[in-house]
Amino acid sequence: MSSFKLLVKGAKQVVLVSKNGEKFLTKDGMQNLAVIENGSVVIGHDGLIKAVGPADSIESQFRRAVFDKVLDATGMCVLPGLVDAHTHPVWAGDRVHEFAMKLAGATYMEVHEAGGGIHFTVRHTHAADSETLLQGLKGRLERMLRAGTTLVECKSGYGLELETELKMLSVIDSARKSSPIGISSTYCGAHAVPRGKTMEQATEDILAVQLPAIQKHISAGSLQVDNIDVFCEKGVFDLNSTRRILQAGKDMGLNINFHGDELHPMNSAQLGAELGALAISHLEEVTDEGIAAMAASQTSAVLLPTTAYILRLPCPRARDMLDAGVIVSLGSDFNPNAYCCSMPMVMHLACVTLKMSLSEALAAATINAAYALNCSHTHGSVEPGKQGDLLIINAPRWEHLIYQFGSHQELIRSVIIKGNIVYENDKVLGV
Ligand SMILES: N=CN[C@@H](CCC(=O)O)C(=O)O
Ligand SMILES: [Zn+2]
Repeated sequence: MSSFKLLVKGAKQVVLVSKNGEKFLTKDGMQNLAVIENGSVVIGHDGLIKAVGPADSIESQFRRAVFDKVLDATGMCVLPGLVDAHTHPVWAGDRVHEFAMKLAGATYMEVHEAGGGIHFTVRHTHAADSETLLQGLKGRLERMLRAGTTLVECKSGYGLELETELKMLSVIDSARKSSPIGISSTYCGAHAVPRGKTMEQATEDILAVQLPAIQKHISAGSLQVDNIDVFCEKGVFDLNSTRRILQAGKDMGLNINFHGDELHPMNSAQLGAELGALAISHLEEVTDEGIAAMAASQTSAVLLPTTAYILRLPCPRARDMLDAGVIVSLGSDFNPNAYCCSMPMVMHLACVTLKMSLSEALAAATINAAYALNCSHTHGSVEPGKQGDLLIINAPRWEHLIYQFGSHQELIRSVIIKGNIVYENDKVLGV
């Protein structure tokens, strides 16, 4: 008799997102998500989805099977686990005082240039030991999990020198091994120019010291790093330094996934397209040429509606990007500047402030965000062969997850990763 880990049966809706193995969706596909009314999902002992379909056909197909666990989802909806394509979750100290300064009119770069912002967090992260950073990270990952995130990108970037960058990357690795949530790890040593150094000196340090040391750890199997990031911005890293650092990371086998065109048009999008970047984040100031280049190179635009909202920036032009065929994805940008762990809230903001539709926002926070992390072959949709990461929400239509702003805690009944229930009815299990 065949046996399986989990059967989720009789859901009012199962939102597959995509059903033909698509690695990403662009505008038309994002507007027409695959949804099964009255559906069931089967997950195997290997944590992979074995079947998804109408409840009656799954029932007859698996009549003789045994399941370790059966969840009755009558009246509820099943969605893929959410994917958060951009976060900075490893740090000590908070910046609540800066929030007040910014509300009073200070800009992000004014705070940064006065030694606050990223520099404030660098000082506190440098002083913190690994255990403190790990406990902080695990608490934030748990919050993300409770809000439905099952795969998250985590950046370093509050070290800006080798020792602290390695400390952060090791903390991310420890969390990957000890938390159920999936993690894509990003080296972001070029997040700011350290105090007392020029951009040129910082670039040389990254190229000659930091990247070679990280490469050694990766080769020795003592560290897993997936992506390379640079903050390409006026007063931070210019286009030439960005190019050199990203190319060096790519040569090491890392995926290019960087901050570009946020506060000033930098031609970051064109550079990313030329280098074969998988993703570029922010893009509030991207040009039409940049949008066209990203569409042609299948570089995902990771939009971060919380940042534009908190910093009162112009919104990234999501509609223009979608119309041009760009692969639009979403991230929370969780960091001490933008303190939001909730992808349901990010999707809501994407709909209201970026003018995306509900289905576009869900595709951007699932299959496309997984693509931005090079994980869309395993994550981002409910399809046989993919990892069994699901959300079950207590609502008769999936759109409630976005519509009920700030209510995800009440709506999310279960979060499932690899077929294991890791959060249920207000309780985190096994984090
Ligand atoms: N813009 C650069 N980096 C982050 C902010 C990091 C920080 O302020 O600590 C961002 O994506 O918003
Ligand atoms: Zn960021």
